[in-house]
Amino acid sequence: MYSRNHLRQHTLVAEHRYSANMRTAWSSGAEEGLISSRTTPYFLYGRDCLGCAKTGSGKTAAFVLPILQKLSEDPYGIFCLVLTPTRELAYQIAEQFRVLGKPLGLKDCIIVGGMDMVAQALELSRKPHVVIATPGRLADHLRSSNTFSIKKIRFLVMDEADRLLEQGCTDFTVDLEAILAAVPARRQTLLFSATLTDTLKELQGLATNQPFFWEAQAPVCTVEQLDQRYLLVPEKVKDAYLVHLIQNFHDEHEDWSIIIFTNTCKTCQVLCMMLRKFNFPTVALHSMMKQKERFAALAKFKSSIYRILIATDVASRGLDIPTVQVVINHNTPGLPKIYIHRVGRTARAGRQGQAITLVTQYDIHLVHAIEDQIKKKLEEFLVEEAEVLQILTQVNVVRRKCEIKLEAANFDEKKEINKRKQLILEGKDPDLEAKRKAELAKIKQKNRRFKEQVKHTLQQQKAGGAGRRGHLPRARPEAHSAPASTQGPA
Ligand SMILES: Nc1ncnc2c1ncn2[C@@H]1O[C@H](COP(=O)(O)OP(=O)(O)OP(=O)(O)O)[C@@H](O)[C@H]1O
Repeated sequence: MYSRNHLRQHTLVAEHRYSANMRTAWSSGAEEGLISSRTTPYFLYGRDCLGCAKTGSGKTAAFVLPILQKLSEDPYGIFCLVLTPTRELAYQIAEQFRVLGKPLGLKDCIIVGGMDMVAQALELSRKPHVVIATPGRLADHLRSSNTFSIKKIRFLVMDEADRLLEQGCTDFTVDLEAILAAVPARRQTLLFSATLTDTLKELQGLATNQPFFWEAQAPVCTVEQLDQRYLLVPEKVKDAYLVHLIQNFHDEHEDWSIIIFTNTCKTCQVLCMMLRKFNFPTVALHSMMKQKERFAALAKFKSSIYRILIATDVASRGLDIPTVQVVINHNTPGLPKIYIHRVGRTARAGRQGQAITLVTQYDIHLVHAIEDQIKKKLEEFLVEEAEVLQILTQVNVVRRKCEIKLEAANFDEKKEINKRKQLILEGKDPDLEAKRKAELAKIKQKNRRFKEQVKHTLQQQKAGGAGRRGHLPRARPEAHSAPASTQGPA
């Protein structure tokens, strides 16, 4: 058995080795430094930390290692709760805890939707040291079970914290409220993401214990090793370009792995079927698949049985698959931060990578928004148009056939049925949930309208004021207010 001192030493040595490796990986000298080396001293000192660093820069280790350090000093269960927006990411984080925490005899428990609730409840009652969870399922357990408690946790980690707070298609607000009501006020909170800045104000409300905020300072928000391109394509012939791109990678590279992002589950499924018809080893990952299928798809892609993963944004955050050399955006992301996370699935930990975004005539403004945010111009990716023309008809015919096949399989209907089934499995009434959702949407719409009205009135007032002074109002650059103290440990 390890003594506590031995364990403490082990985690410190692991951290040192890990950081040394990462620095070597970035021989170009990551001017922004390694996030773990910035936040860890404050964290060990007892302060809340908000860390914002580029994708693939080792944010997971920045919370796993110091937590293991603290756990070795005073081990008990449940010691730490990690929240994350997707199920796949929860498993990935748990894996890191397992690998690094093995000498400590670390017990972890993964609580995510789509898996057996009873088995999870049993695991929770065994007081694991670390619980890694998606908010929905953990909140369900809190509501339905009294066999475990998170009242005594010392650490709350929110990975991809901005996504957890966002009111996107999956809204975590209600579940987060339930979870935050169940954790102690006296705790240390750690919030990490590659895109924290937009939600900083909300996040600060969660981290009130002398929060230390660290943001990697770099002229460009994406990593240097990432070659970022756009390819202008007419909407109707997009898929022929996609097939052409993949064929080229296939011909030119021995060992290749690509992730393709799509905007809907249906497109994801149709394209997967289509690429398979062209004999590309493709596997799909989207929220309409059963959880076991999702895990199986990811495992097969990770082990290179399949070379192409075609996914919705369920795979856009956090997934760490070192073999991915190329990311293709089949649609231009509507939000720059989605772009940042998607393309961040390649060029990780100092490796090279390429991202190609298919841009149609309707998406030019989205590319400009992306370029503004990442502070870099995308370069054009050139293709042999004549070669694309040659496969155009064939690709369109195959795609249409796949669509018909999918429609015959009632994909849309299944989507509804699956949703209802899932809700029933979670002990919820699907009709009540639908009503709740509709009400929530109404409230959101009302809030939006109210905000717009306020904005409009303010603009009118401003314009009036400026008119009186006889000149146009000048746009004032927003002061970058330091969100929290950056003072070091005393
Ligand atoms: N010090 C280190 N030395 C070598 N490799 C490291 C080091 N720290 C992290 N890594 C590796 O770097 C990769 C990326 O790390 P991680 O997944 O934590 O990135 P991230 O910053 O969380 O990215 P994202 O924003 O996409 O979630 C992982 O494979 C991880 O094992």
